[in-house]
This record gives sequence, structure tokens and C-alpha cells, in this order.
Amino acid sequence: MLTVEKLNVSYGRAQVLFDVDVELQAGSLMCVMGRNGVGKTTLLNAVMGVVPTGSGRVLFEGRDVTKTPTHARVKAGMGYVPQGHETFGQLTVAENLWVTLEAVGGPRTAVDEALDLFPALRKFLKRRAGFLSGGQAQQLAIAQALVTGPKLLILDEPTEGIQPSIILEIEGAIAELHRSGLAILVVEQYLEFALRLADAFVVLDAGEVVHSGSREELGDDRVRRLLAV
Ligand SMILES: Nc1ncnc2c1ncn2[C@@H]1O[C@H](COP(=O)(O)OP(=O)(O)OP(=O)(O)O)[C@@H](O)[C@H]1O
Repeated sequence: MLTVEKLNVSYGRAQVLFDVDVELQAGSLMCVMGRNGVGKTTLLNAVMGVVPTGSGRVLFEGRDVTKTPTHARVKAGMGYVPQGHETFGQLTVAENLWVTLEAVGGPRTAVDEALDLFPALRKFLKRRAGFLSGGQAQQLAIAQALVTGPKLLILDEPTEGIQPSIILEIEGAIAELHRSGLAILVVEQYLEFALRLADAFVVLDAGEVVHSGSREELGDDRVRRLLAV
């Protein structure tokens, strides 16, 4: 479904990703792990076209999207929830969802479906997004990405800075999306969350892939050892 081939990314003269290969199968939930600053966010941003790539290719459903603008990748079915759960703070929760729907021209039922996954948001439909807690804003950011009708959902640290009770709600929603067959690529440093959810892993170190494979290929003990670093 998503293939990253020999991807190299630099910021000015500083190279951050080196020949990165990733293969995400349809229906898989793949977790990208690694210490701070190894290039995880850069990888997601490059997959979405938010940062330019030096060399290498990104293929989505077999189509080369390396030069495709981000908005066209979203329309093609790549939903993205960047780090920091950014929403339109001045708009209400409902307006955030409708504005996103308008931008992609999806079916109106997409808003209800996204809210079904995060029922807690229904209580806040008229609240400005800027007044939500971090956890609620993260739920709204994921709901917004779902409204775009993704075939692949890309999430950057969905649990970062979020209170434990809402982490469980977010984990439940992601597990449900995975069960429904959606392909998911997630950067996540919270080991237990990753171990409970993912069926495939990529471990980055200093911009290189040092381990990758399915849970069966790597084995649970090895995954735990690799990810605990
Ligand atoms: N816009 C930028 N301009 C210059 N350097 C950057 C930029 N964004 C990231 N970097 C650098 O690139 C490297 C990789 O950063 P990146 O955010 O991709 O790592 P990360 O693994 O996601 O880290 P974290 O877990 O802290 O979010 C770091 O050294 C970072 O300082």
C-alpha cells in the first residue's frame, strides 16, 4: 500500500534520512520507533510531501507520489495527523470537521462516522477548538483526518502529552480503525501502546532503518528489546 524506497532527506546541508526503505502492507498497523531526533517526524513529513525529498521514491497504492503536492496526496487517500494536534482554534469542533469535509469534497456521512469513533467530541461540538484539552484536540485532529476518507492514516505521536484516560480512548479508536481494515502508519514512543497495537515495526537510528519487519518476523521479545532502547 505504501512503499518508501531509498529515501534521502536533508535540511540544508544536514542530511537527516539515509536510504530509508519502508513497506507497509494493506490493513497493517506499522509503528515507527526510535529515540528523539532520529528522523521519525521527517519520515512522515516526507511521505506526505510536507518536506521535500532529495532522492528516493514514495509510492502509494503503486503510484509514484514523490512529486505530488500534499493536498493531492490527502485527496488520493493519505490522511495525516501531524505532531501537536493542530486544529483551527477559532472554529468550533463542528466547524473544524465541516471545513475539512468541504476541502476534500467527501460525503456528509463522514463527519458522523468520525464522531462515532470519538463520541466524547459530540459534547463539545459548539466549543471552539482552541478551548479543548490536549486529549480532546488530539481526538478532533484524528477525526478531521478521518473525514478526508483516508485509505492510509498517518499519525505522529498521538499520545504525546495526553492524559492516560484519553490515551485509552485514542488507543481504542485506533484499534477499531485497524480492525476495520484501515492501513495505519504511526510514530509512537510509548512502548506499551505500540506493543499492544502494531503488527509491524520500523526502528530508526540516526536517520537509518536499523530494524524492520512484521511482529511475527521480529518476535515479541525481540521487538520489546529493540523498542526499549
Ligand atoms: N525544519 C527543520 N530544519 C532543520 N533541521 C530540522 C528540521 N526539522 C527537524 N530537524 C532536525 O532533523 C533531525 C530529525 O528530526 P525529527 O523531528 O524528524 O526527529 P524525530 O525522531 O521525529 O524526533 P522527536 O521524537 O523529537 O520528534 C533532528 O536533528 C532535528 O533537529
